[in-house]
Amino acid sequence: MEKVVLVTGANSGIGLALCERLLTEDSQLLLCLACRNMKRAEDARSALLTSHINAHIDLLHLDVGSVQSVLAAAQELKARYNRIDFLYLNAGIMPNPQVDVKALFKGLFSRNVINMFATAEGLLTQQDRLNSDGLQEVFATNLFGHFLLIRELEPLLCPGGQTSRIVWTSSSNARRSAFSIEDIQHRNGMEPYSSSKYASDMLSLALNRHKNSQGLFSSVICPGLVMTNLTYGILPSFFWTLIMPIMWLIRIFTNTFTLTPYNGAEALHWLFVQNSESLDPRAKYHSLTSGLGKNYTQPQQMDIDEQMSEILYSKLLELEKVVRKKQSEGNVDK
Ligand SMILES: NC(=O)C1=CN([C@@H]2O[C@H](COP(=O)(O)OP(=O)(O)OC[C@H]3O[C@@H](n4cnc5c(N)ncnc54)[C@H](OP(=O)(O)O)[C@@H]3O)[C@@H](O)[C@H]2O)C=CC1
Ligand SMILES: CC(C)=CCC[C@@H](C)[C@H]1CC[C@H]2C3=C(CC[C@]12C)[C@@]1(C)CCC(=O)C[C@@H]1CC3
Repeated sequence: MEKVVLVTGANSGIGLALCERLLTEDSQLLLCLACRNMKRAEDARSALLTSHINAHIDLLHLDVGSVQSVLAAAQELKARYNRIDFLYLNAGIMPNPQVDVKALFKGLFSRNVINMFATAEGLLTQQDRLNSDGLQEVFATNLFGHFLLIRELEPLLCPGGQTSRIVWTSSSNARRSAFSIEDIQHRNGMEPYSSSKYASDMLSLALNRHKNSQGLFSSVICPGLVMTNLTYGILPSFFWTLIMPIMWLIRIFTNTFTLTPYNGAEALHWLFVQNSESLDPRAKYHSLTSGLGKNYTQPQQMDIDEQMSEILYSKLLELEKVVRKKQSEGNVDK
């Protein structure tokens, strides 16, 4: 039986590279590209079809940052498919990033330099805003929209005793100190990206606790530092051109500079070929590239508090009730 695979944010970067790699791995795949921009989705589909002429590639309009769009997309998916084997939750944003140049130069001459380049700890802040649902945009896009999608798709995930898999594209920038359980949307802070990624790590753990018995398994990956639209948005383009040779040089000393979307998608691809029984719910699977350019995947234990992940799960269920109520009231008003 062909596998049904859905990838969010599939039209560029790591998501698109993953699609390419999955089609190379399994030509019988039924691949659904879930994107917010249908023109970009069409372009991605055409690009994939040039190297995989007979591939079965569907498109789906999905803006994960909009409650209404997630609900509509889930309805469409339930009409199209009777199960989903792999749900890759990859779409993500980092709006208005700011690099702390002083911290960068200080870090360059400290013993923390490798960790700084691997995680961007202490280097990056972002400016977030409210979206039209009244939610913080980074939280809504990177976490909550995906949570709502999982909730809506429950009937398609592991129906009839089969197993299904969820894979989150998290980050090495996910940090416990950036997250507050009192402020899960990160309304008061300058690290919404780091907070949302830490929250996705915790949510994955909670999902495993609640859903493994029903055959649903969740994992998180870190793609390393990859040059994509997201990273190009962090610094002016002339700066990237200037430091690119340095980036390739750093890659010799740290395996986390995967740099290309193909390399960054390593752990996403690796998980596709693993059995669900072999997965560790507390591990983050890292895409790594050696100095000689060899790709491999390595699990690392996540710094997660079980109790806090459980509270986050309850808070997300509460918020789901609130947004659903708002949505149905909105529909009645119309
Ligand atoms: N690049 C890196 O170094 C790292 C990236 N990551 C994560 O990898 C994931 C992929 O990012 P990357 O490939 O780097 O960057 P890209 O910007 O190339 O890809 C992000 C994808 O997400 C889509 N997207 C953004 N917002 C929405 C939305 N509201 N609804 C639907 N799709 C949306 C984008 O669509 P559109 O084209 O329309 O904007 C795009 O397809 C992200 O989750 C990111 O946080 C994690 C660690 C490191
Ligand atoms: C001198 C020189 C090479 C400067 C570049 C420094 C920074 C721009 C990068 C150092 C660590 C990078 C990093 C990311 C973005 C670019 C850096 C801050 C990410 C935050 C991108 C998105 C992620 O999810 C994790 C990355 C961690 C490392």
